[in-house]
Amino acid sequence: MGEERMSSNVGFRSPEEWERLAKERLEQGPFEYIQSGSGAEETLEANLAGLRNWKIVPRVLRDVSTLDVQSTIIGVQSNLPVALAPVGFQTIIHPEGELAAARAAAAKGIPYTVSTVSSYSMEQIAEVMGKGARFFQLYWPNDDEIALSFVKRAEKSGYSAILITVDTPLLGLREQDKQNQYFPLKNGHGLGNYESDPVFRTKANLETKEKSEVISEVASRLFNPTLTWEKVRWLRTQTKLPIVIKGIVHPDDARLAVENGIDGVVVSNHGGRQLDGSISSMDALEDMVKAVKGDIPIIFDGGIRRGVDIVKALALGADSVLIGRLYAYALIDGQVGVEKAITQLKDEFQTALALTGETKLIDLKKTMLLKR
Ligand SMILES: Cc1cc2nc3c(=O)[nH]c(=O)nc-3n(C[C@H](O)[C@H](O)[C@H](O)COP(=O)(O)O)c2cc1C
Ligand SMILES: O=C(O)C(=O)c1ccccc1
Repeated sequence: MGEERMSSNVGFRSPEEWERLAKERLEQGPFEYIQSGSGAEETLEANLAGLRNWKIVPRVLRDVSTLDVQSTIIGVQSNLPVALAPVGFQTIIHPEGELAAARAAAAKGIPYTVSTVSSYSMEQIAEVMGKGARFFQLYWPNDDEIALSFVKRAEKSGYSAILITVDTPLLGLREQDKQNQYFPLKNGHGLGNYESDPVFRTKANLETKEKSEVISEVASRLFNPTLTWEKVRWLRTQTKLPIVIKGIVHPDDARLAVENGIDGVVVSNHGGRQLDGSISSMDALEDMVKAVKGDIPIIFDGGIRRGVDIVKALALGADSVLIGRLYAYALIDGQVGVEKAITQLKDEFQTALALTGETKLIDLKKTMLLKR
């Protein structure tokens, strides 16, 4: 680790520096779209504070010379207990968008999650990833045939799991975006999966439509406020892929996920972008762990910025984490930027693990944390 560490200091950028650079290089609309949360941004801030308020009580003299951070995330191998979260519209950050971020994930050996509103199609992204592990995130449209079409395409193009995002029956109110009058879909981003979908194309009569009409057709189908567990159970019968529910913080919902045959949960409040005033991810994690630990994998997201945050989330019982904004900002430098951010996070995580006095992920326990 020593030599690699010295050389990787060239061009070092902290998470705050990536954010600062993104702010400098992007227009206000796109930058604030990424950065902001909903409402008064209490939950956005709470995610960071929730992590900050847990402190590690490290142990010493335990031979931490050899570390093992290899992980399995929903059945796929990963070089870290980390996957890239679904982040829509990545061409607002860099012209290569999802292609660049997905290549970086594949090169670094961690899974990439393709958003329903990716600017490139899931097939295009799969192609650049080769054997790289990938998940598909489903925003269940208000049309089940389109939903099923997305899932079948994901099966065919080598995706290993479907993450259904359930905290978005409708979009949270983001004040910055309203002030900026900015919404990426309106500018033609995030159409990759819809424009290429045969079922949607037929239903929306796409051959005869202008871009602005295509955008309206997508916008009118994108979210589905009628969704219930019944539909999830139906999808369970339609695919052999593991199904993960993303965006729950209530232990009763975690139990329902298990009872409905779901293969994993993502404890998440959408990075503070949906219900402002909802519990921070880290505060939710404890009870979620009590509810389903050992039954199904628990993935955590919200506020992960440094390696030590991963140590805390795993110690509290998460099996792995997703990162969102951390890599989204680094995408201003394309594939190279995202690779750099992942390398840095790995270095930080290994350092934090060793300095905590541990060498293996399974040894991270709640007893090494104190809430302050
Ligand atoms: C710009 C942006 C776009 C996002 N798009 C999606 C999306 O398309 N689907 C989804 O399930 N979550 C989406 N999310 C939420 C992330 O998957 C993740 O839950 C969140 O970013 C985690 O918090 P963090 O940014 O603090 O790491 C988005 C988040 C951001 C910041
Ligand atoms: O910005 C988001 O968080 C997000 O997930 C989304 C997805 C589709 C349309 C608008 C926002």
